[in-house]
Amino acid sequence: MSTHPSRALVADATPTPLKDARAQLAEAVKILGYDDGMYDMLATPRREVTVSVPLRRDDGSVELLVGHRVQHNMSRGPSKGGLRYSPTVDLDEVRALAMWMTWKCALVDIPYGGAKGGIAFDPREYSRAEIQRVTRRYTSELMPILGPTTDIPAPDIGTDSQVMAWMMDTYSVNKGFTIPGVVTGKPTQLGGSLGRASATSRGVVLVALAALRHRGLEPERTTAAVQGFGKVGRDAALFLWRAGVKVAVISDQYGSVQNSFGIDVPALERHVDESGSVVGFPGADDLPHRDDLLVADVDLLVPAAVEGVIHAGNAESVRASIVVEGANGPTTPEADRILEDAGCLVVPDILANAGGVIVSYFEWVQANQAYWWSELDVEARLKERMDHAWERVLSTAKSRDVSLRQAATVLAIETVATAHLARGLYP
Ligand SMILES: NC(=O)C1=CN([C@@H]2O[C@H](COP(=O)(O)OP(=O)(O)OC[C@H]3O[C@@H](n4cnc5c(N)ncnc54)[C@H](OP(=O)(O)O)[C@@H]3O)[C@@H](O)[C@H]2O)C=CC1
Ligand SMILES: O=C(O)CCC(=O)C(=O)O
Repeated sequence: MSTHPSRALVADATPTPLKDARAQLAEAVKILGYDDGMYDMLATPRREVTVSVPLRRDDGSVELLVGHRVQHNMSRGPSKGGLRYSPTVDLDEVRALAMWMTWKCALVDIPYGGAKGGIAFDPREYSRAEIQRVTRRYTSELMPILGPTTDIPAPDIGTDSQVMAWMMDTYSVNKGFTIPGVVTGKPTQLGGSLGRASATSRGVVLVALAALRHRGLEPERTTAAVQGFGKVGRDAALFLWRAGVKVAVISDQYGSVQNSFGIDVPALERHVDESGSVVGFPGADDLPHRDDLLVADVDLLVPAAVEGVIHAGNAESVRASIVVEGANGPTTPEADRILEDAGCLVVPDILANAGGVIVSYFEWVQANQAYWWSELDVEARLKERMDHAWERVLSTAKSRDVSLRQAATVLAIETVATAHLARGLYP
């Protein structure tokens, strides 16, 4: 038995996003009958860059931040994936997120590999000017590996369209001309796509409604809990509310609020815009503990915050019969098994939250052609791809008698492996 480091990680029991990602890969490689060499190749990023990001703070002091960019795979096209600003960022987390990007792009058949980036700091503790300086320095450090045909960042936790605008500007100024295709999720004035800001949430809710139909549940008779009220969770809650679902529990980093008759989501949005948190919303009760949301008595649970929140220690207490993963990696492999045994349908991240990268792809296509689509066009094309991906994963799960996650991962990995074989990289 080879002692390749990627396999040693799977053997160690403490969950981390990278171990979870590699365990999912190992399971899919086994189902597909691929050998250890293929596993090692797919478990290992093609390129990783760690950079120092010195920051002059507004008070004149200097602080040294650390950033990463991991390009997991480029067999099907340029690597693609978000940029995260969060204190939890480390190289292993970025590696896991980059691998999931490869599978996601392959599953929904967009011509990209996977990448992810991150800087370990909490942007809420820094001024806008400081965040701009961090972003520009990070982009300058990564100039040699970024580009519209090589690696294309987008927003993730703690970043937004403004951060993308600074990245695009820094990259373009260095190259000497404007290159909108180097990032996606930009402001529309700079070539961002209509519909990108809400695309991930729109995709999450399209598959959530498909999953409800699959289980014979009508939206108007369904209750939901949404974890996270950021770029993904907020619009996911809003679109569920618009579809008639009673969104009974919503959380952010500071706590959870509950109203069993259904939260008025637009009113909660106004409260968050004024106060900065869902906590203290007059139209709901604050729950004693933030993570009570995960075990709330609802039909549908949408984790849309961070990794590893549904784990071996709480999965048995999850009462939802459908989990739709808005976040990347919210469910550990142990929790997956517990939920499956309990009859809970888990719609995996690489399918459920693919709407964001699908519309990023549309944005890149529009930027490259310098021709802009209407919002209706973007939404119709997004729906077509999400519906198709859902049907394909569902029918593969049935024909192979596996979970939706296994089906999605198998389909994605087969697509990536086939690309490698066709290129002759792995004869
Ligand atoms: N943005 C995108 O297009 C895509 C994002 N994703 C994934 O979706 C997830 C969310 O990303 P995004 O919405 O962009 O990030 P944001 O930074 O916009 O929002 C994150 C949200 O999660 C909340 N949060 C953080 N930790 C917890 C916790 N432990 N419990 C409850 N809430 C928590 C934050 O609270 P607070 O508001 O208090 O800070 C915030 O509301 C990530 O896993 C990301 O990788 C996946 C595909 C695309
Ligand atoms: O839009 C993109 O390119 C990537 C979004 C992202 O980071 C993700 O899907 O996890």
